[in-house]
Amino acid sequence: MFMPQSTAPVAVLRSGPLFAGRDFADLRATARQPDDTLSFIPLLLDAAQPDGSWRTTVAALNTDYFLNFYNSHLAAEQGQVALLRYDGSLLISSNLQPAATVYSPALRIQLAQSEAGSFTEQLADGRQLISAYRASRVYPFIIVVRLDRQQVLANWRHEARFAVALVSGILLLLIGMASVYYLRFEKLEARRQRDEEQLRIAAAAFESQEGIFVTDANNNILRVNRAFSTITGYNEAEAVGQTPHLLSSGKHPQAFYDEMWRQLQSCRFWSGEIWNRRKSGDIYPEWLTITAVSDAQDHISHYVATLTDITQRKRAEEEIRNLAYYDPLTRLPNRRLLLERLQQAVGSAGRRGNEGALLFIDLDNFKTLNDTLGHDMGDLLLQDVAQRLNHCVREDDTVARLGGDEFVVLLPNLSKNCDEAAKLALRLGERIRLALNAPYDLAGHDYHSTPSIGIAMFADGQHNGDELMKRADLALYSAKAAGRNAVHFFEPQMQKTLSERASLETALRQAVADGQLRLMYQPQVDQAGNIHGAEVLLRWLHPSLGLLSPDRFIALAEETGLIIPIGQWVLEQACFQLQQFSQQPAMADISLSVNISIKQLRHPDFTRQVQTILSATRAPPQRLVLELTESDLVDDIEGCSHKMAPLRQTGVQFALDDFGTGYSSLAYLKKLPLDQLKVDQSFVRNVMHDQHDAAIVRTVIVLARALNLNVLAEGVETAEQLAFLQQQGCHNYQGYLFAQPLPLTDLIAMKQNQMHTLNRFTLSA
Ligand SMILES: Nc1nc2c(ncn2[C@@H]2O[C@@H]3COP(=O)(O)O[C@H]4[C@@H](O)[C@H](n5cnc6c(=O)[nH]c(N)nc65)O[C@@H]4COP(=O)(O)O[C@H]3[C@H]2O)c(=O)[nH]1
Repeated sequence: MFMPQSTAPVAVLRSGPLFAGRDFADLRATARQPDDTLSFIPLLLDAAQPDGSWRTTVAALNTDYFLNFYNSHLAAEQGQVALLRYDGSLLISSNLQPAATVYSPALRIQLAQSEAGSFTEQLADGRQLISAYRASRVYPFIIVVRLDRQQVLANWRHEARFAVALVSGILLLLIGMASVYYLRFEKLEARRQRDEEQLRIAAAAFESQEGIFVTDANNNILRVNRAFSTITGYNEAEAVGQTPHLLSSGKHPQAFYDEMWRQLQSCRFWSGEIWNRRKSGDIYPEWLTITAVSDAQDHISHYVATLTDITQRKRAEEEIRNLAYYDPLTRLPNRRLLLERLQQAVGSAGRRGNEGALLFIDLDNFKTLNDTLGHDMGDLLLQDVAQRLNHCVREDDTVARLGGDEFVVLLPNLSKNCDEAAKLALRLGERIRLALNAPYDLAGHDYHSTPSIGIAMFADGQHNGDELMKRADLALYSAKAAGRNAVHFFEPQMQKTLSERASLETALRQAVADGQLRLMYQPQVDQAGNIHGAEVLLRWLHPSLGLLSPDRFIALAEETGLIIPIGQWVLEQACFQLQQFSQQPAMADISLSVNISIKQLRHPDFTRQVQTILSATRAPPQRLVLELTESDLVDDIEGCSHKMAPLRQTGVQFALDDFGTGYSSLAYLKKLPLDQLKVDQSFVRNVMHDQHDAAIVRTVIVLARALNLNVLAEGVETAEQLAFLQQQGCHNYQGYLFAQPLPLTDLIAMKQNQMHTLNRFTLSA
């Protein structure tokens, strides 16, 4: 056995190289095979004895002790445990084929620095070895553990992968569970929010503007909302426990409620208008909707009723109805309601054989009242008339206002006997006439008015409402034509007149289009007998009736509005003629007087139309005289004056026709830009026999002169009339004494003849 030699006794433990031998305890050592021999590490310890001598103790350290220990903890492929001596020689190794030299240069360097440590080495084959060492302080050994990093970590990696997989799995499971819980939570939350919202909506709906009450199946009120209390006046405490009978108005018969319940049971729903009673006792209309609520077994468990107070709506409907069917000024039924009632009356009269009557009432001279005292007074009169009419009739009669001053009274049931019915109608017509003749007090103004009344009877149901209205209107016309303040019945002759007028109207429209209108010219002379002008007079050359005078169609043209195109045509012709005259020396000083209808004058564009015609024809404006009728002007002096003024500024002259027949007031004469007064032929006609007419003529002439107006007398037929007029100082004359209305060529011939022969009309001084 080799042991390191000690030169002096030292108390140091020494070891020798490994040797093989038998186990001291092994009695059968001799029987062991060489391979079975044990390895020992010899150990020597020199120890000083009390007597000063040295004693060396020898020990053998069985390497199996180490190897067994390490092999049990470390698999051969994982690494190696080795025991080195300080000189680096290998004592024992757990691995017989170590991967590399144990006492590697790296270990040597490490040992020099520290007695214990660890480091990593890279082998030539690329493997990495992790080495840990410790130099024992007790034994003269260095223990080195070398591990193949790959091998050592193999298990760890395997376990780590397993652990990662496991953890991942668990994590995934947890995430999955969390997701499921999250989704469930979300769903529950959404449902909770939805439920909350529905509860809020239900609460809001319950506390809506509509009154709501809920009853059980036995009709006991369980709940009411605030609006219910507001509408009915009952608070929750007063209503709960009661039945809806609490609200009953008593206005509906039992059959109404029976039907409601029948429908509720069969359809589980009822809605309709109902009259209820508030706590205050007021009865009011409401719209009620009742819905039956069923339980799981489809039995009615509750009733939910909503009620809306429709008082306001009813009022609005009433208002709309009033506006649609009633005249706002007089509160009388209007045309629409009258026609509905008339239709019913005509139908029922036909069925029952009862005779009824329709009375058309028109106030005479109402327009004058409006124009003189103003529309407010006119309105007061209409309201008063409406009241008087209502007092004259029975309850089932209708008094209506058609508009303006036109009233209608419908008497649906007079008598089965037509004579008796006519008598009753006439009696009522007279009563109305007298009632409306009584004086009026219009806001302090005393006023007197008269009506004209036309009556149409109906019995057989053969005439519809429109026809009856036309008949009554015709009778009214007749009453007016007969001098007003009268009651006239419709007669078939009026119908005939009506038909004639209708066909004349059609023909007149055609006449304008077909050029059947003609103009005649009636000369006007001055004091010296010279023709200085002519009045343009219209004729209609009717294809079958021949030449018609204006009396036959002017009124109709005015009523139908045809006077506008006709008047325009006359003006154009006259202006064209004036332009022609201005080119002929003999005719150049002739003026033409054109009759202007009130409808033309009232046309908003009248002034511009005349100006347009003047400039289009290039007629000299100062030769154009526009004749206006006195009675027409009176209605709107201001308006007429405004339209006349611009024309007068351009030279157009204005004559007042038929003067003396109307108001002949100095006041309005002053306001109008007039040039000439025409004394109406009705006065001239009787001037020699009628002192009254003579006085009028005299006054008119004086008035005209005072106002510095030219005065022309028309209808002069005799020399006596002429002499009288001359005496009074009349300036100009027109009449059969000089000439009838003439065709244009005759007028021109007459004028030229007068020029050449100096054959003036001989006027006695
Ligand atoms: N008995 C008699 N009659 C005489 C005498 N001198 C003239 N007359 C007639 O008296 C009417 C005078 O015309 P007016 O007063 O303007 O009355 C005119 C006028 O108001 C209207 N009229 C005529 N032409 C037109 C027109 O173009 N437009 C308009 N709006 N009205 C017209 O028709 C009315 C009647 O016209 P006419 O039938 O042509 O009747 C004319 C004329 O023929 C006479 O000495 N004795």
